Amino acid sequence: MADATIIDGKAFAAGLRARVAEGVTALKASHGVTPGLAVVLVGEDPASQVYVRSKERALVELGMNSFDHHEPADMGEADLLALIDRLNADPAVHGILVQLPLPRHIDTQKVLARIVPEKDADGFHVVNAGLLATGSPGAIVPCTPLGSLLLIRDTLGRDLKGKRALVLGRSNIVGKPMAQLLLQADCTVTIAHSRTADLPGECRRADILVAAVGRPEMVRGDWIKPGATVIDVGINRVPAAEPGKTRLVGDVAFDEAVKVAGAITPVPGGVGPMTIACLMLNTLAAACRAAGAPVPAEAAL
Ligand SMILES: Nc1nc2c(c(=O)[nH]1)N[C@@H](CN(C=O)c1ccc(C(=O)N[C@@H](CCC(=O)O)C(=O)O)cc1)CN2
Repeated sequence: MADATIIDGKAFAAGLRARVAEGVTALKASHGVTPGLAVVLVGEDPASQVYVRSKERALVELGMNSFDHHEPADMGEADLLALIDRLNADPAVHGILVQLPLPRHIDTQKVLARIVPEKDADGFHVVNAGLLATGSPGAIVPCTPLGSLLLIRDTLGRDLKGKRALVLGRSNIVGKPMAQLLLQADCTVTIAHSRTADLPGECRRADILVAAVGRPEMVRGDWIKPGATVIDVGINRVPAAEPGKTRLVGDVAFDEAVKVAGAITPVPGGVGPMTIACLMLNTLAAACRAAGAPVPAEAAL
């Protein structure tokens, strides 16, 4: 059997960003509105700093406003909530992004709940989770699952009816919304996790396998149904062969899986780039809703 098609998330994300840039130009022309995202980073976590810089750069490249709030690691929870209140009230801010993880002394759920749902660019607020779960219009969908769905549709087409989908991982920000999206697309969805009996057997039944557990190369080649579409959400840094160096791997053992799957996302260069592209899309969509302009179809689902 031929090796799987490699799903090029980097190329798809570049195309999506170009479409967002066009949408930004159109919104400026039609309504005189420049979409703006407030990017809130608390502390100096090195990976978070890299992601936040990439988000701020993307906003500017796509013609949007980036309102940067880089706060010290010892910022108090009350001060962070007060900042969110100010951003909620600022009409130039259409979206608010609080980079995760937050320092341990801050209650993440409390902070995410303080963002008004219509500015929740990450789609983490319980109101947006509820809108998604009930299939209601206007839900802001979390960026990584949204990006994964766009890649699945690009690979298999929009009609996913009747496909067996397995989501490995049950986090609020990836696993659960991913399962909701696939369910809405008429897939038969299983959510598996660390306590699932016969995990390899469950995976082997899936036409679409989304791995989001954060365990390096946990999904082996013989867990995959021949021809399945494999979406690897994991981004795990592990020691490289060269002493002192590291490399990125996903939750799927790529070299084994590529021989069995029909299509597979690599790590890096698969789902990761879609996360930031979808944040740009969600920001544009939030600005469109605020202005009473049509929302881009890719965000409206
Ligand atoms: N508020 C949020 N916090 C976090 C999110 C999120 O969606 N919202 N997701 C992750 C981090 N993240 C964005 O914030 C993110 C992770 C990875 C990538 C990416 O493009 N990865 C590359 C590899 C990058 C590398 O070399 O390290 C890839 O997979 O190709 C983008 C964004 C946690 N926090």
